[in-house]
Amino acid sequence: MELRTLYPPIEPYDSGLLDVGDGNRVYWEVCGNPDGKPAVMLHGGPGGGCSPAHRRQFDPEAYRIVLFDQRNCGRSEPHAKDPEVSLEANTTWHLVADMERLREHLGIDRWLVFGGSWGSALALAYAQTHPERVTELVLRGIFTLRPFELYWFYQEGASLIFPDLWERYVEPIPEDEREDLISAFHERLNSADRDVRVAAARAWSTWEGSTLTLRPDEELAGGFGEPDYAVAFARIENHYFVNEGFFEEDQLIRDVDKIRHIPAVIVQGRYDMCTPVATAWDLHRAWPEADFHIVDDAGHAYSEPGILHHLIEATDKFARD
Ligand SMILES: CNCC(=O)c1nnc(C(C)(C)C)o1
Repeated sequence: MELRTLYPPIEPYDSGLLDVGDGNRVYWEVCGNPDGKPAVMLHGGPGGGCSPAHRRQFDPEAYRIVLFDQRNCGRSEPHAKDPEVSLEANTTWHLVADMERLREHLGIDRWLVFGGSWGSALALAYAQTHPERVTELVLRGIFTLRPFELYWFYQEGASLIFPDLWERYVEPIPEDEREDLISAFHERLNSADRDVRVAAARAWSTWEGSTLTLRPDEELAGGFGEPDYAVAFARIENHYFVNEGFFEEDQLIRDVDKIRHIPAVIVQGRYDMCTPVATAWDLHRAWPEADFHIVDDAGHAYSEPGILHHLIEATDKFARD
């Protein structure tokens, strides 16, 4: 079977900075067909920002493709690379409200919501809050920020698969502070000492960047070491994780009944070490109506061939609906 791949490179035909309050301005862009089916793409992290390849997961002749950099990352302002930038007004529920502001700003009534990893959590939170605004859901690398999910990736679990990479991750943290690594990193990621901040951020971000794919991808991992990106990415992720995503216990699985009527596709890598398949399985068991694909030769990243194939098949399918 020939696997589907990204659509050709494309540039936005419109973009801007939307004032969303709290001193925040969110960068957005629109690509494809101005009269096409609206779709919004939610990046991961949180704090990962959008890339040009994210635009290419949709048929540009069929879709009006909306992307935005969530608060304090990417091209949004102010940027979390600056330690004096507060993240107090950066929560799941601020981002859900930002999506509604952006939807109204663009004159969109309803849209397909597409999200991977953290983006899948934000997609679920948005859809469960505004189900009437969602035409379909395409979700990849399911992440719901439950305590055991965070423990697996940041305290113990993935460490058993990558003991070598784990040693580099924990290196900035003294051994007597390693019983709660998320908290220990929180202190250093927000240190007034830039060297401390950058060292912790590069260790945190490179840990994730090095474990996203089934087979090592040095180029992908390397990008996570750039200081400004690493500090913003790590600060925002850690901020969400010390707050368990600003969710109630098991909230996104608990409230699936609010969205089971929405057409959906769930795509998950069998060897996803970042957001293990157990969460996608919990979502599938709670939501049997959603199409569910486990890709047996894939890790976490959307760019894994089998994962990308199912994502493009899903957006193509919904373009015709
Ligand atoms: C724990 N973070 C999971 C997540 O949302 C994620 N996985 N990969 C990414 C990027 C590729 C955006 C870094 O984000």
